[in-house]
Amino acid sequence: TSNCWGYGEDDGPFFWHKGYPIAQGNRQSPINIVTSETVYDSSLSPLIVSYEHCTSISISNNGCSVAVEYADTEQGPVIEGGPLSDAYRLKQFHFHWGHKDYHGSEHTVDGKTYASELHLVHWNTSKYQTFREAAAASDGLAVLGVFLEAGEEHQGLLKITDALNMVKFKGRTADLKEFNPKCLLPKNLKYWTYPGSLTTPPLHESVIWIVFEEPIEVAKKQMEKFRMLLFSQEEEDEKFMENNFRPPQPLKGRQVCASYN
Ligand SMILES: NS(=O)(=O)c1c(F)c(F)c(-n2cc(CC3CCCCC3)nn2)c(F)c1F
Ligand SMILES: [Zn+2]
Repeated sequence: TSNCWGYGEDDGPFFWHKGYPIAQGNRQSPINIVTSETVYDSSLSPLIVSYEHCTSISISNNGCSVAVEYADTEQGPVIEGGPLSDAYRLKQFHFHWGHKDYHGSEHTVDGKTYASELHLVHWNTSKYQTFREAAAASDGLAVLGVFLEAGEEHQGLLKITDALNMVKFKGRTADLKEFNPKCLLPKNLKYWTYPGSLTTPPLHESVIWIVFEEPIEVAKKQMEKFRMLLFSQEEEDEKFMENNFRPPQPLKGRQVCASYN
């Protein structure tokens, strides 16, 4: 399906509200995290990341990002604890990035932008039967956000960045088996959490966001590989996939909690 939305000057984030009025809702994402206004919540238990059985299936270019999909099985990778009352199963992870390394993340921290942001999308399998059902429920999804900054080469990410040339065009999918994304999490799992939304249409306000404070480092040449992906299909005029990020949205009175003091 050719989305009628994108990241261009005539179909980008400032136009999305026309097709998706929720874009102007009260719990939209991403946000700028003002660290001085975050509240330490001692009731936040540690996040439990159980990614042992990781049956990744494929990597695909869906025309707005590149995503790695996971099998929807009972013993799949799950997260629980932290701000979560239920277990949430990993469905896919994907990235957002810029034209250059100075910008590209969706969340910002005291106005600081990062080169990229990894999103690991999970859905509440305790309460809902399908991802689609969960994606429309206020506690249906939990997304882990990891900032990427230019620095040392990231060994774990190599398997992903080396596969990007197989999914250059929109609509392309390639096998990618047994990829365990635990290696993409920062060492320090200190996080901020707040109630928000999908950052792409349909912008459902169904996401409990968990954003890690510590960025991971990836090499400049790894970042450049993301920028050779295309928004466009083969035979269409080439449009490089970059700046596929939504800018920060109004906080509308929400509180951002910190897992640490
Ligand atoms: N940036 S984000 O907020 O982490 C993020 C997400 F969390 C998502 F879940 C999706 N998402 C969109 C759909 C189509 C579904 C089609 C059926 C109705 C629900 C959406 N599948 N996953 C998504 F694209 C995205 F960008
Ligand atoms: Zn995302």
